[in-house]
Amino acid sequence: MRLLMLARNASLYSHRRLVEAAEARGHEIDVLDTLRIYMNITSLRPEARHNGRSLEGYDAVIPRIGASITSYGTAVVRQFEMMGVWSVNESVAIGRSRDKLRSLQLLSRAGIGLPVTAFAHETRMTDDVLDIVGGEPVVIKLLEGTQGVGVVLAETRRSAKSVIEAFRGAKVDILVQEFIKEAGGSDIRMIVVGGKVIAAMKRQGGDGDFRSNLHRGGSASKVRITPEERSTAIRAAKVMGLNVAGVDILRSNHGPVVMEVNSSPGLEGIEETTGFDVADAIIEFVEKNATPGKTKTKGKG
Ligand SMILES: Nc1ncnc2c1ncn2[C@@H]1O[C@H](COP(=O)(O)OP(=O)(O)OP(=O)(O)O)[C@@H](O)[C@H]1O
Ligand SMILES: [Mg+2]
Ligand SMILES: [Mg+2]
Repeated sequence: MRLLMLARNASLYSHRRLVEAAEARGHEIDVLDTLRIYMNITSLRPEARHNGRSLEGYDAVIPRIGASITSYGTAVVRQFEMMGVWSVNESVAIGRSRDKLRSLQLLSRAGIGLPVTAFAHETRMTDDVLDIVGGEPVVIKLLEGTQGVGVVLAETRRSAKSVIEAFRGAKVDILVQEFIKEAGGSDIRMIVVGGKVIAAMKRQGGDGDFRSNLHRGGSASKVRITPEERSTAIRAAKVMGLNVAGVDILRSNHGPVVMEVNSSPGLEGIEETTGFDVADAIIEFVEKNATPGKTKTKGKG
């Protein structure tokens, strides 16, 4: 097959591994910088171009769209969908998963376990917002934070209020969440491919940090997941409409709760920790499922 990976940086571990896996399976794969692709959206014959050349003849697209280019990146994926090219994750699903509020609403609607969460645009009713989630301690998150930056634990009402006010002063919406203390500063990342959990790891925050992000000095280890955790991850990926997803959960007293669902999960930590060839599983899924025009939304989203 002829595959196209959309990625800003071809030399990242995850991207190198996907190229290796595709080539090992006998496919041709190009990696193009998403931002260097431009599109003709005026004609009835949609076209995507790169360096003066029309991007035709691909059997599948593998989007690896970074959070900072979600809007342009999903437009590029949508263009390929309009051209009838199958994408491992569709533009609508990627967009959905990037919006934290939308994701949480969709997951809650499907009855999936979540930390009790409130969100607000302004600070007038902060006491009520804090009461909704059961009062302190609470976790306060910036909606557009990544890698643990903009995730704060507030132990008292006074500190919760000052964090919320500071965030508001910066003109950003905030999300307030019940603190899952019993998770003990760890979370579980499960990789779902085609409706199956293929790998899982436990991440533990470094040095008493309640945040388990590996970028913040956390460490990872193998973990056995429960059937309930497995089905939670599978259902979460399905609700988001993602064929490939990294689902993060916390082990709470009331069962697994989903924190987020990522559409371009990193492969380095999970492959190193589990020894499982995640890249190969993704390419195998592409191989079995890429069919021209077989996209759910056909670029209509
Ligand atoms: N409600 C909570 N209770 C306990 N720990 C939490 C809670 N929310 C987040 N954490 C911890 O903080 C870490 C970072 O939070 P989260 O994943 O929501 O933000 P982020 O990592 O900055 O976002 P992204 O993963 O999109 O980059 C989590 O991995 C988890 O360990
Ligand atoms: Mg996270
Ligand atoms: Mg995320």
